[in-house]
Amino acid sequence: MEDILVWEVCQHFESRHSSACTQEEVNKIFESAKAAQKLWAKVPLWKRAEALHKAAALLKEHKAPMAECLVKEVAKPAKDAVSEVVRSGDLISYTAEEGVRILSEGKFLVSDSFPGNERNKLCLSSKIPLGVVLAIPPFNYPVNLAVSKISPALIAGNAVVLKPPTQGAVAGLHMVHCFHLAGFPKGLLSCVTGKGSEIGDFLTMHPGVNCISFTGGDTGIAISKKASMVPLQMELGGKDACIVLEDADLDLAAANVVKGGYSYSGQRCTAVKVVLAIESIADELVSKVNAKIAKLTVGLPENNADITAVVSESSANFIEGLVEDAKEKGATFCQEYRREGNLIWPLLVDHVRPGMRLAWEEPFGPVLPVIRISTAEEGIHHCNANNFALQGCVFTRDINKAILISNAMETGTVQINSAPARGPDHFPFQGLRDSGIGSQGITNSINMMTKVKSTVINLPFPSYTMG
Ligand SMILES: NC(=O)C1=CN([C@@H]2O[C@H](COP(=O)(O)OP(=O)(O)OC[C@H]3O[C@@H](n4cnc5c(N)ncnc54)[C@H](OP(=O)(O)O)[C@@H]3O)[C@@H](O)[C@H]2O)C=CC1
Ligand SMILES: O=C(O)[C@H](O)COP(=O)(O)O
Repeated sequence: MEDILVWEVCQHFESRHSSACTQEEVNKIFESAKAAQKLWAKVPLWKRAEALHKAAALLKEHKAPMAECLVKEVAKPAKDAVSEVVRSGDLISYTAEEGVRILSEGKFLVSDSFPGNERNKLCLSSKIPLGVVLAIPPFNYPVNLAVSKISPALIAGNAVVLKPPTQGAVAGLHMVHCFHLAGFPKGLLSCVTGKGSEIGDFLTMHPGVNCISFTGGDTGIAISKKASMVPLQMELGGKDACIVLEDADLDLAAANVVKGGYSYSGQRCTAVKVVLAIESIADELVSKVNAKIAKLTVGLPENNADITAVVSESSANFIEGLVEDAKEKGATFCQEYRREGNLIWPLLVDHVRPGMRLAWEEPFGPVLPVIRISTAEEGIHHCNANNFALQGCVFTRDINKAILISNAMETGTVQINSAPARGPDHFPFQGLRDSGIGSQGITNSINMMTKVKSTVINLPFPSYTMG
């Protein structure tokens, strides 16, 4: 099987002169997708689900080569790379089940519930596919954030054109091949490789696109301005705040700050990206967090190090810029700043103040600022003043206070007593303001990748046969 996967990837690249698809190739891909979608929409729902279950099983069965690519392409620690593939298989299976449930139901409406009408109109409404969905995932979850777009699109009867991230493209091609092996026709699910900066506009503005599902950075904002009138699902950056109150379980908070802030070296949109700690407990919290940071291993993804190299030199340079700015403006470094190439050692930066870039910007690396606050309101205000509004979290033993804070935090999700996270994958997942448009999560994605179609039966007489 590993050989078969490698063969598909080689085929993809050997059939063209460069690893990037040309505009002519993209045109052909959209033509094939359109034709394949018309046939796929007629395939019974249970058969679509059956094919998805097969793809899920194949993905899990062959997790090793895909995980190996994730390790090599995006420096994901080996065990997390395997988890990403297994989680993706689970996501596909759940989508198949959920799709059968929600797409097999429509609505039946009678006209005499609206004033002035007799019951002579019967409205049947159901969810139908959009057509061709353009799926663009980011480098940090090249498999999982691809299948979270591909599987809801397919169960709903759409075709998919996937533009994988350049770093992560080989893992993405392996994953797509599992769908082909499961019986999904090639034209129904295709892959366009090439740099987003070169082929991106051509793709997102292509007349063959009927929906765009994008996860990534500010590029998503630019896409939303250029795209034509098609549904958009955008999951963009975050600056997830962790508010720690005086009555919090500080061991629990510290464990979540470290897990939330430094997993995959902070390269998660849902990473804890700023700690807002009440002054009276801040010293104790910082010291507990530092004790845990000291235990993080730094090194190679193959060796399962906790902290691995960030994705690119430009990313490492950007992170360094934030660190230097904080240093110049008087923040306290809890560890010595250390960088070798793209490998940055985990760093907690205390006494960060609003004038520092680190207070507002997203490092997407293993550097975490702590801002000391006097009241919960100050923390909420800081959180709401940021253009990013993905998730946030609050640590307190007082559930009533936690709910009030959740109400006041203007983010897509607030976690009480745990770090932000997208999963479980059937939970709604959404960002407000510059963090996104629409909502993800399996059910929401299936619904988002459909449109409502109604047929109204007009009778010459009122009918009460249906209740
Ligand atoms: N909210 C969320 O769920 C997530 C948000 N993010 C955010 O993404 C950022 C880092 O991820 P990163 O992958 O670098 O994000 P980017 O926005 O740079 O890239 C995301 C995807 O878009 C593609 N792309 C780049 N330019 C264009 C374009 N003009 N048109 C169409 N597609 C394009 C990329 O391809 P290529 O690789 O070829 O450039 C990649 O596949 C961070 O800001 C992070 O917060 C990341 C993960 C999840
Ligand atoms: O892309 C991301 O960073 C994610 O959507 C976050 O997912 P996670 O919370 O499961 O890491």
